[in-house]
Amino acid sequence: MSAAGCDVTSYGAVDAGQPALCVKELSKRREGNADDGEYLFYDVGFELHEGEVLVVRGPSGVGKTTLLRCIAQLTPHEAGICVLGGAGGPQSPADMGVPQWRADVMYVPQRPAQMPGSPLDLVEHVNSFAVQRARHHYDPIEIAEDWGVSSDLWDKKWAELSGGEQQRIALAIALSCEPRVLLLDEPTSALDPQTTLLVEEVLAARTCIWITHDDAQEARVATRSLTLHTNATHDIA
Ligand SMILES: Nc1ncnc2c1ncn2[C@@H]1O[C@H](COP(=O)(O)OP(=O)(O)OP(=O)(O)O)[C@@H](O)[C@H]1O
Repeated sequence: MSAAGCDVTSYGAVDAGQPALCVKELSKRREGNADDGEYLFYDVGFELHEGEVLVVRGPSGVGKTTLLRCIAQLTPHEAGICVLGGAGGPQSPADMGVPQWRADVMYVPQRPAQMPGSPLDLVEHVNSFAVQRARHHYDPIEIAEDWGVSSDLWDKKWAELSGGEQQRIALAIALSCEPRVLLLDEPTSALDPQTTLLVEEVLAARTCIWITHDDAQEARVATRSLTLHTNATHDIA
């Protein structure tokens, strides 16, 4: 089933307003495999409540990024549904439309793609989307300044910024859009330990799914953990 084909009525366990995000029976085959091909992950399911941080662990190549991209509706999956809770009742990507879903459940890549232009160009581009025009935005420059990023960097080309500057700026832009759930792909991998703690302080108050390879970071931020294994099984604790 494609993400757009998720049937919210089949997910009877979701109560209006709670939990923030439900993922049920999400399955994805390895790229290029036919329908009977090997699974990357199978039957992944969890509920994420407001303010929870679900840390995703697992060896390189096991499918962590792909899982987040499936939840964000950036990569199609074979089966399963994702549903957001809220005052208006549970809503699937099909109910709210994929652009709105991606604004509410925002994937932040480990490194921003090498885009032409500057971070300010990206802010302008994001703000031009119809779904973003209707939302309240915080100032991403202020958010990043708290993490030691000078405002002078925002009109430089992405390619002229260090990995850590790119990472903090991309995170600040995502946070400024106030998504309901953040999908974070190793968000501090390019940062020094002190800056990592500053970023964790801000992010850990959010509803997040957070990929990390760092045991100490998991201990600091996780309220729950999902471990993917190479045989497509998983544990959730
Ligand atoms: N759209 C896709 N569909 C199916 N498989 C994919 C897709 N994109 C990537 N893959 C494959 O899925 C596997 C897992 O990749 P992924 O990037 O999700 O792993 P990861 O656990 O995040 O790895 P790392 O820790 O190294 O970042 C890789 O073999 C990759 O080639």
